[in-house]
Amino acid sequence: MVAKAIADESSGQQFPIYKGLENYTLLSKTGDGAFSNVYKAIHNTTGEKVAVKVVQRAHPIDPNNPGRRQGVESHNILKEIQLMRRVRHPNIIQLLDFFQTPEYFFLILELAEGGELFHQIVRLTYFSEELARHVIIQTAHAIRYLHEDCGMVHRDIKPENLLFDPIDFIPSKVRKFRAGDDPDKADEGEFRPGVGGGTIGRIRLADFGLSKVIWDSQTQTPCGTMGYTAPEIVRDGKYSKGVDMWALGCVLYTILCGFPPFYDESISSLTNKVAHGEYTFLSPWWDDISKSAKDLVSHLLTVNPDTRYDIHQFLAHPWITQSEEPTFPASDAPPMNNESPFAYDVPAFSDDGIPSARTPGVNSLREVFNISYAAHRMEQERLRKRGFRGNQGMMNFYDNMNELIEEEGEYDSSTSNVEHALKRINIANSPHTRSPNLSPQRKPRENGFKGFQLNLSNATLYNRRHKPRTSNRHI
Ligand SMILES: Nc1ncnc2c1ncn2[C@@H]1O[C@H](COP(=O)(O)OP(=O)(O)OP(=O)(O)O)[C@@H](O)[C@H]1O
Repeated sequence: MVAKAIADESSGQQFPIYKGLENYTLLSKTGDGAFSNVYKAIHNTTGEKVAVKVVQRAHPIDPNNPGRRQGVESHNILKEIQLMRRVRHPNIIQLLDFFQTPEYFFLILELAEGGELFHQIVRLTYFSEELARHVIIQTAHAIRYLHEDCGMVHRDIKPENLLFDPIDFIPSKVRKFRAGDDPDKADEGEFRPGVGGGTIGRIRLADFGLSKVIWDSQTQTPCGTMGYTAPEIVRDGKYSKGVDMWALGCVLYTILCGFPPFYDESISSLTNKVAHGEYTFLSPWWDDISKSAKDLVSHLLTVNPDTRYDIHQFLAHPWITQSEEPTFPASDAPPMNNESPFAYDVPAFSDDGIPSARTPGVNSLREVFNISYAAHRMEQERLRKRGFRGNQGMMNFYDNMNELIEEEGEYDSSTSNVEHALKRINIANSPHTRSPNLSPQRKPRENGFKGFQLNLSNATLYNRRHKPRTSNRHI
């Protein structure tokens, strides 16, 4: 049976032979990072299908300079393992086993056969409100469990880390199109309540590499305290959880319309937009999305973490519960369907609806998420350490980067999360990002066309969202 499964499912690719992993046969590669590879694999005797994350251990890259190391330090991976061992929830990928050799760490994980939600956004361009609700409620349940039952914050919630179990596709009986839709937009199919749609069934949150414990679930006390709760510690926990809520808002925004809430070609401008919460419900793409969905998004993308919705407020919102109650926008919500001065620089369209030019810097959706999330985390952590002072004195990403990395090291000696985040997004080396010194903040639409393209292996979200109601429309 196992041999047949291997024969049926093997991708035919050649994989490295990892010493220590003899009990498993690798079937296909599902993901990779700088120092890790994730494979779909099968246990050779039980036939259980799993995901195997192979992480390269840190080692000196130059014998004459033992300080220069490459790979993942054991304290970092052990922290991730320790956190993953605490969690058990239907919407979170579970760690099944962990072992190590002198060269590698091996994480045996529950397999989410559908892969990343990210690819489904690219495939479908955006999700219907029903499907978006299905996805976001399950994500919220995972967050509620982490925040309330485990005293943990995930800190890296994004479409890349939302995996899913696939379901059968049932073609739509009647296709529904929105304003701005491409006529050949892929069919999401019939939505089945309680099951899913668009081939997306159960959502599974993955990747605890940036997660942190903020509350001791055993003693029910804030982490690091002995049974008393200082106000700043309570506030710290609230701010940390707020980072996940803000990220939830970014995911909800993105799956509803097909592009992320914050974008700019220049990282410093993007960082500023994130810090000031400068986003819009762009017309025509948001025109057909319900007011209550927009209101809910606005309560998550609220700059002040004290007024941002927490997970309970989120789950009780009428858009989530599908009640008829009226909803209200957050006090700092952007106007509905606008062409605000903060709007993206998105392509200008020629008469035939085809973008008239291409941006020189091609940015991927992954990068946009990673940069804006890292910027937000850094901002929140700065505020958390210094006390929230309202929407003022927002950080300059570059000026404060070193300071933040040092500060982060102070309070979390096991790992520098900000540094980790920056390494992940690889700002300095990215061919897609411009140096802030070379790219002063642009005003919208100066120098004519300043469009951009979100690219993933030739799939571009904006290309598929390029039919505004009126041609030549500048958004
Ligand atoms: N349990 C799983 N089932 C299926 N695919 C998985 C699973 N875990 C991870 N993957 C795939 O591998 C990718 C990388 O996994 P993960 O985020 O845990 O690794 P990472 O090295 O921390 O990556 P990154 O540096 O991007 O955060 C995921 O985005 C997903 O595509």
